[in-house]
Amino acid sequence: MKPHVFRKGDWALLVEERGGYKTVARVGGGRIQTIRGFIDTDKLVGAPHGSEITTSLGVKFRALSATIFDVIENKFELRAQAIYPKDAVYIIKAIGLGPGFRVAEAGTGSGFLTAVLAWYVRPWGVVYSFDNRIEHMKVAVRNLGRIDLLNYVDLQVRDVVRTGFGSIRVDAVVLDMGDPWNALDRVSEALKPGGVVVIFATTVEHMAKSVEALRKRNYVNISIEEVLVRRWKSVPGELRPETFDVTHTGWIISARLV
Ligand SMILES: C[S@@+](CC[C@H](N)C(=O)[O-])C[C@H]1O[C@@H](n2cnc3c(N)ncnc32)[C@H](O)[C@@H]1O
Repeated sequence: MKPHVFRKGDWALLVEERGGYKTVARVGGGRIQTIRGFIDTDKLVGAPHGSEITTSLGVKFRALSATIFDVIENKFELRAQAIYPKDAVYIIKAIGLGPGFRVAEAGTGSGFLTAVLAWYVRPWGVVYSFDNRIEHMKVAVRNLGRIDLLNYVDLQVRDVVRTGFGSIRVDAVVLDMGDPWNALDRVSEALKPGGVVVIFATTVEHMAKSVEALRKRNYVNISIEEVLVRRWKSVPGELRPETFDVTHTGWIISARLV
């Protein structure tokens, strides 16, 4: 079980008691500025989770232990288009991912999906993550370091279409890259028999090309799914869907190698 008090370096989710404002901050990182005044995060070191903390303008906040998704959504640097949490968690379901799994992905991008995969394969598993652009990989290294997940990932700068995934044998491969259909022969070399491939496609054209490429190879149980999430306001008297929301992200195509 996690300790119930904040230690220096922990991430805290700071939620305004009355009002909808929230932010994420490192505990023990000194004063941070919010739209409600300054918060001294040093005061949280040793404080129980759920403690009240007051800003320089007298606004009360509750300090909660931040989840991995709070940190990813609020504190990760974004370089390439990232996978949204709703899709990331559905990819976990499509693989049936859990502790001890060995999984590969291309491309790494800013490491948003890498972080979620690494979180779920801990403490014994590993995520082999490949990107052909060093500048993206550098951002991913910084992001994964922010949440102490570097021990569960093996990051490699590599073009998976040209040079494949190396000599790994994995339970699953996730492709979130421009031309996933061109990487499928390489995926087949890296996957264990019965392993899962997941392709994230953002346009109908890419989705169709990916499914066609799977059908031409030894893949069965092909499924195409889309995750639609509608956020609602939680304000009493205003319980209704949010006016503005993300409408389209992409399709999650999954299949098993035989
Ligand atoms: C949309 S981003 C991936 C975002 C990532 N899934 C995330 O959640 O942050 C696509 C990435 O694929 C990489 N990429 C494209 N073609 C590649 C290839 N042939 N081999 C390896 N990486 C590739 C790009 O450099 C880019 O960083």
